[in-house]
Amino acid sequence: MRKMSVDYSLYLVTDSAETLLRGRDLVEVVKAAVKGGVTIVQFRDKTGETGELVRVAKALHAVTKQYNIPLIVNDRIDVALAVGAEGVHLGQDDIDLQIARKLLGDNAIIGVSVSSVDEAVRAAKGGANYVGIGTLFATSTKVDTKSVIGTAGVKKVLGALSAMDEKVSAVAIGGVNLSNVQRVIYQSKASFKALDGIAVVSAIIAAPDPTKAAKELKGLTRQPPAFAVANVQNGRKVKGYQALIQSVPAVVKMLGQARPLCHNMTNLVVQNFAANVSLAIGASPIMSSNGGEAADLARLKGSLVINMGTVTPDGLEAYIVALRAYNMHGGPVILDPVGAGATRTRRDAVNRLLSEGYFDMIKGNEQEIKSVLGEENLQQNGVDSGGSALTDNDRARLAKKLASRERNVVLMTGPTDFLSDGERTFAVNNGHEYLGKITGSGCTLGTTVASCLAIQREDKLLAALSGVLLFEIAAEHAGLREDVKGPGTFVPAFIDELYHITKQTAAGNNGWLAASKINEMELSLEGAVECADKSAFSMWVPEIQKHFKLEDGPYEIAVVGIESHICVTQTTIDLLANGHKVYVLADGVSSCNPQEVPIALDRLRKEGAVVTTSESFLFECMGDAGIGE
Ligand SMILES: Nc1ncnc2c1ncn2[C@@H]1O[C@H](COP(=O)(O)OP(=O)(O)OP(=O)(O)O)[C@@H](O)[C@H]1O
Ligand SMILES: Cc1ncsc1CCO
Repeated sequence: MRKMSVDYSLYLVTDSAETLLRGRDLVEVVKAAVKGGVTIVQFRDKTGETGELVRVAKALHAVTKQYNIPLIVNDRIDVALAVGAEGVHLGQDDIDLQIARKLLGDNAIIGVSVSSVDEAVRAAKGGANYVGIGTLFATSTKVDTKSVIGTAGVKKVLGALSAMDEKVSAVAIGGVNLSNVQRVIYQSKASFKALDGIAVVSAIIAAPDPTKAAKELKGLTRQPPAFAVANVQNGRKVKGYQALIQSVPAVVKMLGQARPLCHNMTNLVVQNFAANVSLAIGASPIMSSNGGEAADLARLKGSLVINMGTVTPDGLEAYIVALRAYNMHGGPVILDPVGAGATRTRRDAVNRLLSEGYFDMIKGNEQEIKSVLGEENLQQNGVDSGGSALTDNDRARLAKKLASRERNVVLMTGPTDFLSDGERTFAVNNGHEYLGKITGSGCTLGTTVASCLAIQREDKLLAALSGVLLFEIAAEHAGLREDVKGPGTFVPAFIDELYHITKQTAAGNNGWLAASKINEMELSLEGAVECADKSAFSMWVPEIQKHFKLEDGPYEIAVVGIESHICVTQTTIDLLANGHKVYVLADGVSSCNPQEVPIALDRLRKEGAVVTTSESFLFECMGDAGIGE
């Protein structure tokens, strides 16, 4: 086989099903698709006779050779060899990778289907050139839900691959089409590795015009989705809440000036309350659960709240229509997964919504956020927040975990609220206990932050923080009023105070913000505070392992200590073997016998650790002289 450089960006997988081809010739369809920009073709036919497979593969190869792109044959090494194809693609149950390599040689492109971190790591170690990660979404042809891993699953696999020495390319497969391709690329991205391409079947093979479909898909893979507005200020996210809080008055002021539309697809309980809260803060509410008018509303530059409080089957379909319309226009969408942990119907609805579109923000109480994270054995008793057995750090970590998984902002409510965009995580300690004694406080907080998101799209965490402070400090003001005797009298007073604060801010009086109680959560340092006694030389003991679960990482870990050739060496090797990236700080390790140090460092370098100095490491972490730290 001749060696070929590979562009994986638009990977076409063929399907000879008559329902997709509708009388057209597969080779002609592929030719049209390649003309439109397909960069690699996999011939996949599970049923054909060998002679027929060879005939079609030969014809397909003539097409791909003309465009100088590779032809990969699914599963059938004999067919690949017979036509001189550039490679093969193997499923988990197909022939062993090592045997395929032996038969096809070093130049062959060998790909493997994977649906988990373990499978991907095995494929990479086994010498695969690329992995096909999936199934992304359940489709009518693929309903085996066990292997449906969504963008979150793809991201996990990419994260694990990024920590490996073996260089392996990655494409994602399963239900990718024009409406979701940009989101798939955006949400799948792990910290250090993005997809090299997307694999498409029916979106091209079944398209009436495969050239046009391929061209459009290719165009979309090259531009970020409309909702991915630059999430930065002056080239970098504003770090630290002291800096962030200074921008809050401008957001609140802008609410009254811009009067953003806030489209609520919300539950039957809070319609009126949410509309009044929205008006009080200067936004313009519309309560509409009719999917048919969502496309028109999405053009009006507002935001959308999808609140599943009283979800119905028809309602769910309407949410999806609206979600897609807002995603297309880049209008911010917030998901309020009310009661997500209470019933199977609601858990399914959340999963469906997450697979159908992008949410700029997810807001829920602790049980709801846990349920969205897929925590098993969770039974929520209703829609309201219950107590929590977790520490603040654990709760902040939940918000951060979901935000980094979805690449959005998460607001987790309760007596203390936690906000995270996956990088910055804050706890807000404002509010009033009466908010926990009235219905719809979480729902109307959702409407408030959605209104802020409509006018502050660049830094979504700032929008969330602005909404939370406005809402909760207004509640504190209301709670202090003499005319407020309990939850009943609290509600109208609360609406009044939202109105007053918004008016004061418009007039330049920001004194109310002095009441804000915010803590920045330094979660990344958490692993360092565990003190574990050990007799093992390696520090990779259960007390430490629990902080570095591969599914939450992989982590970048700096190792320092004594002795370099014993504990440091064994710890580093264990961390590497468990998929993490390790920095060994040469000026932070020592041995009683100094001659040991260079030998140990040399070995660790060869094992795959980055051996560097503390100064180099710290400056690399910060990356920019503009950072205060
Ligand atoms: N005890 C409390 N003290 C201060 N603030 C509170 C308290 N309980 C709730 N809140 C505030 O109320 C708002 C809603 O949070 P909560 O977790 O009660 O929502 P929820 O249970 O989803 O509400 P609902 O389902 O009724 O809409 C948040 O801003 C939160 O900070
Ligand atoms: C009480 C209630 N039931 C469904 S939605 C809702 C409003 C608070 O979430």
